[in-house]
Amino acid sequence: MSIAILGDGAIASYVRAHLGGEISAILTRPARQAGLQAQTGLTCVSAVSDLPKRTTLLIDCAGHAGLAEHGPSTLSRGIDVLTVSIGALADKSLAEALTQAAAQGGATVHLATGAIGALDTLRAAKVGALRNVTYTGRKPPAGWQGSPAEEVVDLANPGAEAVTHFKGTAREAALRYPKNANVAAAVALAGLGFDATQVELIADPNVTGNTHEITALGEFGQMHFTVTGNSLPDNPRSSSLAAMSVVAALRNRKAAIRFA
Ligand SMILES: NC(=O)C1=CN([C@@H]2O[C@H](COP(=O)(O)OP(=O)(O)OC[C@H]3O[C@@H](n4cnc5c(N)ncnc54)[C@H](OP(=O)(O)O)[C@@H]3O)[C@@H](O)[C@H]2O)C=CC1
Ligand SMILES: O=C([O-])CC(=O)C(=O)O
Repeated sequence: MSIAILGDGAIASYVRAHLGGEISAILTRPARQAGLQAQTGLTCVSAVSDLPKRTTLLIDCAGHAGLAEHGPSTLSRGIDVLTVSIGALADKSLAEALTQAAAQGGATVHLATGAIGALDTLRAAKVGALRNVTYTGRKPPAGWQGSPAEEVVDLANPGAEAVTHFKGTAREAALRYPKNANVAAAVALAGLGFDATQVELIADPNVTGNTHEITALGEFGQMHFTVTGNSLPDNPRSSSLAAMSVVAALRNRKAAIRFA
């Protein structure tokens, strides 16, 4: 299996550092290709068609725009995609394009569990009647920089109180907060779907970590899950667990005995 990675930001850097020699190529923007190749010694390309011929997996750590730009052409070439950009699937036309390209190439889109957990519980609970799923995301103000939270909260001078800056469905959250609500999308896809999953997003000056909370109720019983993640040093928006989940997914793919 030869692996390429899309993106060179906080998550991609962590993944490369922890997968050592397993990554053989980087898909990046044309302007960054030469510099990144000199810096990393890896094959750096800016088009899927230029990836090494033996590539079987592309790890997408580039966000929604990166997945939209490169996902369909990767899949139609028969290359699997492992993505953290799960919220991009809230865009129905992109989800359809990825589905068609995957069918054409005989490839699969694998969703990394990302910065949240308990998705296995939701997926199993969905087999029985699942009645109610809510997700609440709470980050320090700096974790919402560059998002629509800026229209509601002065993130540089947030005051003392936590502020809810979004309430709505997982689809709206994923589309409006492409860098912050991928976990909401993951909860939706594991459980009740984008339009029936309720989401609340909060900027809270009293917390230091990124807290993701799920409540669910159904025939299975009830669930309450919380994780407070440390952000990556290079990006206060992104939890280190998101990058760790990519490394874990790769390890799982290679294991003889693994979680389904
Ligand atoms: N599932 C989950 O739980 C989580 C998912 N995420 C998702 O992961 C994404 C990446 O996070 P993070 O690494 O922290 O973000 P960064 O901003 O640190 O890195 C993003 C990287 O992707 C590159 N990139 C963006 N668009 C393209 C493109 N079209 N082609 C090639 N490269 C591209 C950027 O390049 P450049 O600098 O040139 O723009 C940059 O190298 C987030 O935007 C978010 O959508 C994040 C956290 C958790
Ligand atoms: O990393 C996190 O804590 C969550 C995040 O940004 C996302 O879901 O996009």
